[in-house]
Amino acid sequence: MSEATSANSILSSLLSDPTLVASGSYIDGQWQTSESRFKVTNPLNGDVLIEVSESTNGEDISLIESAIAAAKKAQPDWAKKSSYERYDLMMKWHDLMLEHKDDLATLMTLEQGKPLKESKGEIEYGASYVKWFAEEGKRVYGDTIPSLASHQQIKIIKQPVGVVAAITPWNFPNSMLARKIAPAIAAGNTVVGRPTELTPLSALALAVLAERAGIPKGVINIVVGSDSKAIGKVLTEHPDVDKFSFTGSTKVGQILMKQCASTIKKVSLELGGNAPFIVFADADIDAAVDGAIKAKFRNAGQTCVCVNRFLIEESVHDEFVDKFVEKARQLKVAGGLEEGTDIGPMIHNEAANNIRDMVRTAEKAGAKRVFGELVETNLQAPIVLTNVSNDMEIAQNEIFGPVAAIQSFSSEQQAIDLANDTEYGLAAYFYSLNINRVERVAAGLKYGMVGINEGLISNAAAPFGGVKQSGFGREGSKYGLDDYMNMKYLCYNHG
Ligand SMILES: NC(=O)C1=CN([C@@H]2O[C@H](COP(=O)(O)OP(=O)(O)OC[C@H]3O[C@@H](n4cnc5c(N)ncnc54)[C@H](O)[C@@H]3O)[C@@H](O)[C@H]2O)C=CC1
Ligand SMILES: O=C(O)[C@H](O)CS(=O)(=O)O
Repeated sequence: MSEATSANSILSSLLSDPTLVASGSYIDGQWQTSESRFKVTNPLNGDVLIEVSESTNGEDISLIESAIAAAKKAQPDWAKKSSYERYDLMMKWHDLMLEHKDDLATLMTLEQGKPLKESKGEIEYGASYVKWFAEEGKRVYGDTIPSLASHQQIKIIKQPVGVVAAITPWNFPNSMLARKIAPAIAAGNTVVGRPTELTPLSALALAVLAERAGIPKGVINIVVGSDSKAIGKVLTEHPDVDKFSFTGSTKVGQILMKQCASTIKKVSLELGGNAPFIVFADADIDAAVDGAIKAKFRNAGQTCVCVNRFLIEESVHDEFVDKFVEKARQLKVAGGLEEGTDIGPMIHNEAANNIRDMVRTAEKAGAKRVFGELVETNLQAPIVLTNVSNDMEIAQNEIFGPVAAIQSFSSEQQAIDLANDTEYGLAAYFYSLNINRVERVAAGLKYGMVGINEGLISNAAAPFGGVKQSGFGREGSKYGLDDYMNMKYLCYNHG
C-alpha cells in the first residue's frame, strides 16, 4: 500500500478512496517524503488542497538520481517478461483506473479546474492509451530481408530503448502521462515521470494504482517538485536516461531538446499549436458550428489542439458568427464540480491575465469583440472577436484560452495560405462537403493532424503529433511504439 498521507479535509471529504491521494515521490516502489514541500491549489478559489514533498530542493538531486537508478535496475527483468505478462499487468492498471474514475476525475477537477464531465472523459482517454499499448506490445514484429549476397541473411529486431524520462503539462494531467508511460512499458522500458508542480495529484494517483495493479517496483517512478528546471536538467542530461519525452510549450521543448543533446537521447516532443478552423461556403454550417464549439472551448480552450484561428469564407461569415455566438452564449461558466459546467476556471490568474492582454491588444489592432466580457478572475467566459487579421499577435501566438479569433477569406488557396502562415503545425480543421476540395485542402495543410468535418480528433488509435515547431514523434496508434524502441539489424553469414 502506498504511504499516501491522509488527504486533507477538502480532499478526503470529496473522495470515496482518499488513499488515492499521495503527497510525495514514488521511487522504486517506495513513497518518499521530504522536509521541503510545495502547495497544490484549486484554480477556482486558490484554496490549498494539499502540500506535497519536493523531490529536490534545487541542490540535492539524489532522489531524482535514485529514481533513474531504480528504473535502470528494474528494466532488464521487465523487458524479460513476455508481452503477454506485461499485457496482464497493464490491463489490471487500466481496470483500476476505470474502477476509480470518479475519484480520479474529482481529484483532477480540484487541481486543474476542468469540468467534471471532461475530467471523467480524460480518465477514460488516459486508460484507453494503457489498453491500446498493452495490446500493441504483443505486436512488436521484426523483419527478414533478402540479402544481395547469397551467403547472408538479414534480420531486423526491435528492442526497448531502456530508461525513459517524461515531463508533462497541467492541461491533461492524467492522459499526457498515461500516453507516455503506456507505450514505454509495453515495449519493455521503465519510466521516470515528472508531472508539472501545478497538477501532480493525478500523476501520483496513477502511481498508487500501478502499485495496486502489481506493476513491479522501479518500472514506473514519479518524481514531483516545484523546481522544474533542476529536475528537467537531471532527466535530460543523465547518461542512464535513454529516451526523453516531453509535452508542453515549444519554448520549453527547445530548452529540453538542447539539454538532451549532451547525451544524444532519443527525443519525442509534443509542443504548442496554432490550429486553424476553416469553414467553406459549401460546408454544413450547423455541423461546423457544433464542431467549432467543441474544438474551441474544450478545457476552457487550454489544449494544444484547440482552435486558435477561425477562417470563414466571406459568403457564410455572418451566418457562422451569429450561430457560433448563440451556442457560445449557452455555455455554463462555473466551478468544475458544479452540475452542468461547460467551462471551468483557467489554470491560474497569470494565464487569465495573458488572455485578457491578448484580447485588448487585438482590439487595439482592429479586432471587434462581438461577444463576451473580460473579467478580473480566472473564470473567463467565451470571448468572440471578428475582423481579426493573420498578422495580429492573437493569430500568430497560441491563445490557450476561451477566445475565438475570427477572420474571413475569399478563395480556397487564400484559406490554405492563411492556415499555413504559422510556425506551428500540430492540428488543423476544415469543413467542406465538396469531395475534390476536401482532397486538395487535406493535402495542402502543413499539419500533423487534420480534422475534416470533425472537431474532436484525439484518440489512442491515431498518431497524435505535429510538424514544424509543434514537435516530432507520434503518440498513440500502431506507430506509437516506435518512439520507445530501437531497431537492430542482424546480418547472418550462413556460408
Ligand atoms: N502538443 C501537445 O500535445 C501539448 C502542448 N502543450 C503546450 O504547452 C503549453 C501549456 O502548457 P504548460 O504546462 O504551460 O507548458 P510548459 O512548457 O510551461 O510546461 C510543461 C512542463 O514543462 C515543465 N517545465 C517548464 N520549464 C521547464 C524547464 N526549463 N525545464 C524542465 N521542465 C520545465 C513544466 O513544469 C511542465 O511540467 C502550451 O503552449 C500548449 O500548447 C500542452 C499540452 C499538450
Ligand atoms: O495536451 C493537449 O492539448 C492534448 O494533447 C490534447 S488531446 O490529446 O487531449 O486532444
